[in-house]
Amino acid sequence: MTAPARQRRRGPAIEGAAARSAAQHIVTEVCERHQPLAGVLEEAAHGPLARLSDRDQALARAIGRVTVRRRGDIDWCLAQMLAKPLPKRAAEVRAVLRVSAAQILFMRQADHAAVNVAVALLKGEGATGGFAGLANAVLRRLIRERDALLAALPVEANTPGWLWHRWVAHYGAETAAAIAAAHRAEPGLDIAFADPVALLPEGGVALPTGGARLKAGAVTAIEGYAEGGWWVQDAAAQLPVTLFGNVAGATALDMCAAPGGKTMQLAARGARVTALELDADRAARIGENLARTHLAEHVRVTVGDALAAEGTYDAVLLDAPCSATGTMRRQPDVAWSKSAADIKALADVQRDLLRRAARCVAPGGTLVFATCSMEPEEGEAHLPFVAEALPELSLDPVTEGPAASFATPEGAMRTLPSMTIPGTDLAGLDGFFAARFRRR
Ligand SMILES: C[S@@+](CC[C@H](N)C(=O)[O-])C[C@H]1O[C@@H](n2cnc3c(N)ncnc32)[C@H](O)[C@@H]1O
Repeated sequence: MTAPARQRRRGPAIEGAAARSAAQHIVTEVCERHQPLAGVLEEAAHGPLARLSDRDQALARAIGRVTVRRRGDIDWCLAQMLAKPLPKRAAEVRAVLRVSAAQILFMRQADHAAVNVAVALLKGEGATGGFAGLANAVLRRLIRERDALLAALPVEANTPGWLWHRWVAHYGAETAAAIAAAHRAEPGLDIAFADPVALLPEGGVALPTGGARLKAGAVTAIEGYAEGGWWVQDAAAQLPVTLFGNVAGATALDMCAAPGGKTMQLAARGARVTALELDADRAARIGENLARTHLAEHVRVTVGDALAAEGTYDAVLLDAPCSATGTMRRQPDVAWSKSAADIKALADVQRDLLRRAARCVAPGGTLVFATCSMEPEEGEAHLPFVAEALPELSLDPVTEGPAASFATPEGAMRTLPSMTIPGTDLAGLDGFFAARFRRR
């Protein structure tokens, strides 16, 4: 990843320019070059962000995250200001406008700094200079008309049309609107504990899964992280493992294991776990996480293809690769990087993995299938497939434990970002599907 071009050519002269320029770089990588936000932020820490003060780094990250989170809303507002869309090749101009609009519309800070930096970034050498006047006019109008624009913002503006129409068809217009609204908010920080009787960190709220929700912040600075007392895991992602019930002493296969959140849950509950992962780099992350949480002695990490998984186990977890549309609160770029064709292809892979998973469950053992997707093809639609193609498995309806609050009429579990966590006033959790099967 290279440093932002403009920043290389001239040093920043306006206060906050370096942070805003770094944010523009993050947004270009994600929105124009289709790189995942989490990876771009990680790489930028060793690139454009490394040259900034801590304060500017935090500002650049915040602007980058807000811009990606509100990309659809920003583009809708900008479209009201532009007589015609920017040419496709004007990637740098688009990134500058999006980053500046994010600050003006959603961060309510230093409006004029946002405009001045945008104009300075576009002006001068290079092909973007001709757009500086346009940017100046558009952004100043955005400041003037901000309140009216935000009041008129359609609920679906922040969701790509194809996803919006799917959610309306499957969940109804009201729930689709609530999901879209939940995606606009920055999520809290959910954690799971290595020690089941761990104390709640200060300011945390207990989750029904045994984990906790904290205020979002720098993870590594929160008490107990360095000691390996907990790991970050969304409240919904903590539910599938609870479907196994008591796994103390059981053999468990986690077929698609990285980065290891559910492997750690199984190990912390006393299972002897084989953690299988196709991607060697991601498998290494499981090892790091297990070492930090002192759970490594309960787990054998193996790099390999789950489609060729061998052996039989008391508990098999298939947390399958999926479109991840349920994680859009945490990974807002997912909305724009996936297509309907991806969902179809992933659902096919999930069925192949289910076939293999069924072979790995010992007679009387349990298979839990899960996806962090809101798309029915990657969840509910697998139930009739299993009933027909895998008669050795019988659905074991979700009736007890923390997942029971999210039970579906068919006996599976479904969470959505628009839901509230029962027993708490905590709003929002990832969209997850899970189903439990017993092997005859
Ligand atoms: C949804 S993520 C798993 C998350 C993990 N269970 C956790 O809780 O941290 C899916 C994982 O499956 C891996 N994967 C994809 N295809 C696979 C395959 N054929 N065999 C094994 N792992 C696979 C991906 O690399 C990815 O790490």
